[in-house]
Amino acid sequence: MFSRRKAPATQPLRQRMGAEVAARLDANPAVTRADVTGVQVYYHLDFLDAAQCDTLIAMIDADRRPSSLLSDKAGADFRTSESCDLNRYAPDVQPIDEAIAALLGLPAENGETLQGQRYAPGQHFRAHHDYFHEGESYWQQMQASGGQRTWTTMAYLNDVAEGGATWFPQAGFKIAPRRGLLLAWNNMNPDGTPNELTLHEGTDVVEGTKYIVTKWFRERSWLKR
Ligand SMILES: O=C(O)CCC(=O)C(=O)O
Ligand SMILES: [Fe+2]
Repeated sequence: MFSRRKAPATQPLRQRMGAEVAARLDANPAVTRADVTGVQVYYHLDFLDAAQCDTLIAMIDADRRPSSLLSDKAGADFRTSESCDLNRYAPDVQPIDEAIAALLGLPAENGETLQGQRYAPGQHFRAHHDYFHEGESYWQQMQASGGQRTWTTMAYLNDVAEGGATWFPQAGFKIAPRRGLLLAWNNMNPDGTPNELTLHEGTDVVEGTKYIVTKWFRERSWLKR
């Protein structure tokens, strides 16, 4: 006997987050939609000012440790950068944290801890999806902490002399680090299923040091109540 194929689960929450955030960004004159087919990608050229960038860079330098990975399938060369968690209640972080959430119109509590990342020459984050692969062992735990990752926001804190671009090989999009620029993309398709075209890579820094902050938004609250 053939078993009936399970119908794909509809994801009304994720669908709404895709449509509502896109509408909000489309309506913001400071935000531009990137010319990318198949992925919702936006950028804000000067989201962070120089003082905010410098403060975050100093915080990353003070607290950096080797970056970690959720999946145990990748090797040691997959993500070679350094990272740090930026406390959302720290006086220098909270306004930035809240401004990112307000830009997208998402509850700040859906945002994971803002993560600082530093790449020295030769360091990179190989091609990956930010969304959780729902077949992997970590998914149960992620379900309990707000569910799937929907939107990613990433801000570049400095210009990099050479290398360090963020590259979406399947969507055919590449963007070079630029101080203060915030990039935002939806990791989901319009129907709320994970969008494979969001595969992206932090390419090797060749000269200089690259500093960024990343915030991933969950479909529900990430903060424990
Ligand atoms: O460094 C980059 O350009 C990409 C970083 C990234 O993909 C991430 O933080 O999830
Ligand atoms: Fe990523």
